[in-house]
Amino acid sequence: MKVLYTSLECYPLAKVGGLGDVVGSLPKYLNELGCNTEVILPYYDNDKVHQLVCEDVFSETINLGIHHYDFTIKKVISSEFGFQIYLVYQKELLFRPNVYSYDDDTERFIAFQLAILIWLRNQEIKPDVIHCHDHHTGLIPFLVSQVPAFQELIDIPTVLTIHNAQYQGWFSYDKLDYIPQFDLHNIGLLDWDQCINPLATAIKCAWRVTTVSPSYMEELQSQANGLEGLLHHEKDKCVGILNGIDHTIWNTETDPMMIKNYGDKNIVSGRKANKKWLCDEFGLDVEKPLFAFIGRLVYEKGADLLPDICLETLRNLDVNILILGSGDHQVENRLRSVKEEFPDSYNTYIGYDEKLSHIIYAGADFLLMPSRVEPCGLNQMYALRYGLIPIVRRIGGLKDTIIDIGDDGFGICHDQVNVQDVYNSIKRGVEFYENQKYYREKQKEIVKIDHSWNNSASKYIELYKSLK
Ligand SMILES: Nc1ncnc2c1ncn2[C@@H]1O[C@H](COP(=O)(O)OP(=O)(O)O[C@H]2O[C@H](CO)[C@@H](O)[C@H](O)[C@H]2O)[C@@H](O)[C@H]1O
Repeated sequence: MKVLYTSLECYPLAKVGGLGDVVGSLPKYLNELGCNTEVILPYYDNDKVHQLVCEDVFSETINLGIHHYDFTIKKVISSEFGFQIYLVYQKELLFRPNVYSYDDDTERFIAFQLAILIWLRNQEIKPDVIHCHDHHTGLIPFLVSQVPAFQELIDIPTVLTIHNAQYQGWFSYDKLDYIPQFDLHNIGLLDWDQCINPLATAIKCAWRVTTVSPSYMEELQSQANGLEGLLHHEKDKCVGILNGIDHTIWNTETDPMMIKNYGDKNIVSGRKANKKWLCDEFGLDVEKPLFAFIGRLVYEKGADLLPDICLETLRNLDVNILILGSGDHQVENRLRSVKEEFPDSYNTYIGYDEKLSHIIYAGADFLLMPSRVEPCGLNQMYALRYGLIPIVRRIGGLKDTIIDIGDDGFGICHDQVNVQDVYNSIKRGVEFYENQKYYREKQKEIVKIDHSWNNSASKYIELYKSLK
């Protein structure tokens, strides 16, 4: 069986968040189980992509209304990723340093999708399944099923995975002419609330829809940024499959990004060395428990509350806090300003730094995840694997993966997202940490929990097989 993943992100070539991690790892595990999975993403203007050796395998032109854009499909010549990667090189729209947040994202995403389908239409051996990730490739299920120009592809089953239903890719009908000709009687498939909504379109047109945890699938029925009714209507083709993590990359014994590697036997000294580096680098006190946050500084992650959570905590408890993230500029500035009041126990790195994130997982004592919405969350799984205790809000995938220490589990959970509840959880964390024997026992327990893709990859294969 041959499956093609269409995605804007794929670690290590392009990663903004968890989507990159999933698309960069699940295909590896699927291939090991005999499901030939390939990934196609844009050819970005970044160092990782520039270093690749590629072969041009196809060239054509995309029409977006009155505009014409030449593109080339490049096949990556390398086996280091564990799966075959193809890249769409399109100079004007896709060859950019960043993945998102350009004014012409709509044009970019449509061009990417059209290029993929034009290429597939011309391929002799077609995939058995096209698996689309998030709204950026959400028009593919519509294009394949409704556009006569792609009728050679009409029998290929399409799957959509919703990594985050907050973002839907809405655009106005002014841009309808970017979509190749189709029967206008079916225009309703593109529509949601008088806009073209690629996520809604994919939910309507894909053969199957998955989300990245079972709890998130349930939550979407009542909270899906306007798509609740649609998801409820389509619930029979929807399923929640918990994400996994890549145990080959997230491996404390071999991770090249850490300061000191460690295994079961030297976990305490190994983690101490990573913590010491963090504390030296960020001017913190290595003797105090270190609470960290890693992630996009957006409302869904509860990032707007972080400055007040930090202030409340640092005014009352003897701890360190370290924040790694970027996003909302107002939140970034407020987080920077916390340092003025607490220069010796608080610091922040505003930006994206993959290596630093690995050292934080390897050296901090607790990881904060006060998410308002968390479709799955990978950070808590990385935390468990590396031996730091997650403090999470019970929502989505966090609810599916973390059990509170009070219920004989290994994490700290709270039900609401507000400063007081998160502060109370941090306080519980401090008490937990003070009992070093118990803390170390739990640490040894959590690093053994297996959240690798081994558990979920076979569920995807079952799903693909059911589409035949
Ligand atoms: N500033 C920074 N520097 C370095 N690394 C950083 C970073 N900010 C984030 N990261 C890394 O990016 C990843 C974020 O993963 P999440 O699952 O939390 O994210 P996200 O919300 O992007 O993904 C969405 O998709 C994923 C995958 O399906 C779901 O798990 C999730 O719930 C959903 O919101 C982690 O690997 C984290 O370490």
